[in-house]
Amino acid sequence: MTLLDVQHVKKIYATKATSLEVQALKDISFSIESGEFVTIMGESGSGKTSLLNILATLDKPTTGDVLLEGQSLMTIEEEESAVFRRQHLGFVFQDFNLLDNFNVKDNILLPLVLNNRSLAELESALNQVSDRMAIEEWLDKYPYELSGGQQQRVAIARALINQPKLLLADEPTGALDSNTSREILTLFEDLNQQRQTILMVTHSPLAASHSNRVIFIKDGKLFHQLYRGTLSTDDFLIKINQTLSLLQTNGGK
Ligand SMILES: Nc1ncnc2c1ncn2[C@@H]1O[C@H](COP(=O)(O)OP(=O)(O)OP(=O)(O)O)[C@@H](O)[C@H]1O
Repeated sequence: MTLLDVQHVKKIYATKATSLEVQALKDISFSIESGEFVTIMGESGSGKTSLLNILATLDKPTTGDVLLEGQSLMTIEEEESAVFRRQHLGFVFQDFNLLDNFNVKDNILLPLVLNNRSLAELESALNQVSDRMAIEEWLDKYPYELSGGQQQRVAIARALINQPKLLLADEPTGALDSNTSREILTLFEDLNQQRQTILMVTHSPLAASHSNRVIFIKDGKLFHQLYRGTLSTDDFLIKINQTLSLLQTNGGK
């Protein structure tokens, strides 16, 4: 089943200073099936953040449409978009974005509290997610008492507490050392095996090699897609690096 359908998305920014227009996205179309783990890669300035902001309902395309389970994101009014995000999307960021004045438990529960769920619902959701993420021991701690990898696990728990249709991860291993990155990526693979749909944006070929499909964008256009199929992460990494060198040498133009 198609979960996310990106249809002919264009994004044009008007720059005030020069009155020039920047075409950040030029007719991007792709779809994501339910249960996929997809990565978006591209050089700096290729349009990844512009695309992610649109998928996250933080911005709207100039033209084109994005459908989540058939519902057009373009029809969501600005006032409704925060509620929509909390109900349907989960977010994981490079810098974890945990609130330092809240303990781990309250950080994780925040999206549910904002959705006015009952105390019983909060407790049952917290038990489930902390068990799934193996973070029970840290529930009473504060983010600054945890390592980067531990904080990212908590941030992932927070992202999952509302059982989002789509987990959006923006450079989730960008602030972590290589061993901790591998742990977090293995966790993403496990979540995906439990049917969680994930869309990750990263510059890291190693991170991308843990997903099932990589979409490369260049100058605001879809450049190429790679499917992992039955390849090991090591073999997929080789193919990703080959495609990245092609992308950097202007190949395919
Ligand atoms: N608000 C804005 N106003 C004007 N131009 C913008 C705006 N946001 C992005 N751009 C331009 O759109 C293009 C795509 O930028 P975007 O941030 O989407 O790229 P990116 O692939 O995410 O880059 P990076 O990897 O460096 O974060 C760039 O040329 C950028 O300068």
